[in-house]
Amino acid sequence: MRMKKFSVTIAGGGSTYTPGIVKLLLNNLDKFPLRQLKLYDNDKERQDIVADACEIIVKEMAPEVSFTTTTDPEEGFSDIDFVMAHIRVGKYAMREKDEKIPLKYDVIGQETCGPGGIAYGMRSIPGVLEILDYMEKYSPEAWMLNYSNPAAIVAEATRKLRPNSKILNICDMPVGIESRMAKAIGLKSRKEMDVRYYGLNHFGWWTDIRDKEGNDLKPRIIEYVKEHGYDVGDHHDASWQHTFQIAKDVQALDSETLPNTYLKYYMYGDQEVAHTDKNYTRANMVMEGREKNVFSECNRIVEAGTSEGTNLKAGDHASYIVDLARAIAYNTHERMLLIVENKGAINNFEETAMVEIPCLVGANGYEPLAQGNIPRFQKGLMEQQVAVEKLVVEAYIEKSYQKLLQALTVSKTVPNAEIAKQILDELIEANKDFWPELH
Ligand SMILES: NC(=O)c1ccc[n+]([C@@H]2O[C@H](COP(=O)([O-])OP(=O)(O)OC[C@H]3O[C@@H](n4cnc5c(N)ncnc54)[C@H](O)[C@@H]3O)[C@@H](O)[C@H]2O)c1
Ligand SMILES: O=P(O)(O)OC[C@H]1O[C@H](O[C@H]2[C@H](O)[C@@H](O)[C@@H](O)O[C@@H]2CO)[C@H](O)[C@@H](O)[C@@H]1O
Ligand SMILES: [Mn+2]
Repeated sequence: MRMKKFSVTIAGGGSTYTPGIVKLLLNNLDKFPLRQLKLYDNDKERQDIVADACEIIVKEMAPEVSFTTTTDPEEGFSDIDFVMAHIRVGKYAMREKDEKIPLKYDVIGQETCGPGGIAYGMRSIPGVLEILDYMEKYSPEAWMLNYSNPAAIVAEATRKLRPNSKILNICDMPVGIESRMAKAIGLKSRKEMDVRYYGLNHFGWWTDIRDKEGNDLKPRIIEYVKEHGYDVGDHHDASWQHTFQIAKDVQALDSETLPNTYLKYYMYGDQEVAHTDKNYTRANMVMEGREKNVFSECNRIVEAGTSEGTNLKAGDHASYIVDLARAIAYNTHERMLLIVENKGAINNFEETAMVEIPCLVGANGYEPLAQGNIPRFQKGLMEQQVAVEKLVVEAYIEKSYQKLLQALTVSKTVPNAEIAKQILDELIEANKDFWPELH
């Protein structure tokens, strides 16, 4: 029987991740056949650079796949089966402000955590809702696989404002860390492991890791992490190297679990601030690194007229989103971490929290796996953090200054309400072109 060929739109076509995802999709046509691939962005100039290179890549790797690029919503979202969404509202210029404003007050400056993540969330909510509404208007049967950050706040906003939408919110940090865990103990792939994990996005823990015969791998991985963190000797850039190494300090807080790397910002915020150059943050590194490299490589491909010898490659980001699309397309019931409404999966935690837990994924969406009760340590931390996420979404919906001040004040990353207010007032000014006017 001939396999159905799918139509995919990448929303945020000008993303630095787009070429990698396009290459991975074209390298997996046997597993996930495509008839059409579209790029959609609201910035034509930016997207065209990526699209012109991707057009050459598609022509050379799979000329039978129709490739188009557009900034027109009707063209971008019609006749599609999946939207792979990775938009960055405000782009890196705003990420830089998200990171540098809190640092002025000796508070962590981070893309998705703390005040930076709150500011980013207030920008991302309307952007993601906009593309989700386009998808539902022009391709009502399609699924949105959303990577756009901050995934925790975007997920809470889509739960509250689009409860019936076909959107799955995902993150590739656990995937990236699991690849490191596997390498640390000599496995070929993270897919040789079955994991139990729970938390909020960028705020979670592994509780059980087994091989396919059911043997417990967690003790060996913990032993490695106690020594090396998640550093497995690869040459990731320095800031990520530090992140992977410091995981050993985060793991030391709970001998029974293995932490998501993002927990360092909540457990060791002051040390992170001390370790950060307030004038040169991660946003600067990525603008001078990934963004510059991807765009110059796209330009090089266009000038050369061929993608032969390109260094553009897919990351965990890409492989995970293709696995997810396949699970839906072929009803595989693959076990994957998703950010979903708790509804009792974590028995002693808020029902409506958007939790990151293993789910079985198939044609009709996901089925969360029960996690039972979580310990006091994690429960206490997660209660505080989920309050931040919910207060941000309420602040957005109600246009409430007070709720957003409460979100910052509740955050474990902000020392007191006075500093919360000072940071908030600066973020309001910096985001005046993006946030709703608060009162
Ligand atoms: N979920 C995860 O674990 C994960 C992993 C990696 C990256 N990401 C996220 O993926 C996104 C893309 O990352 P990047 O570094 O490539 O960003 P980028 O800035 O390079 O690209 C983002 C693109 O989105 C476009 N965009 C912004 N607002 C838009 C809107 N309203 N409609 C359509 N397009 C819009 C921009 O014009 C830009 O071309 C970010 O949100 C990033 O945080 C998430
Ligand atoms: O600072 P950045 O922009 O390089 O990365 C921020 C993102 O970091 C995580 O994604 C990682 C992923 O976990 C890792 O395996 C590899 O693929 O690199 C990705 C991006 O560098 C995190 O999950 C994302 O939410 C962040 O946006
Ligand atoms: Mn993530």
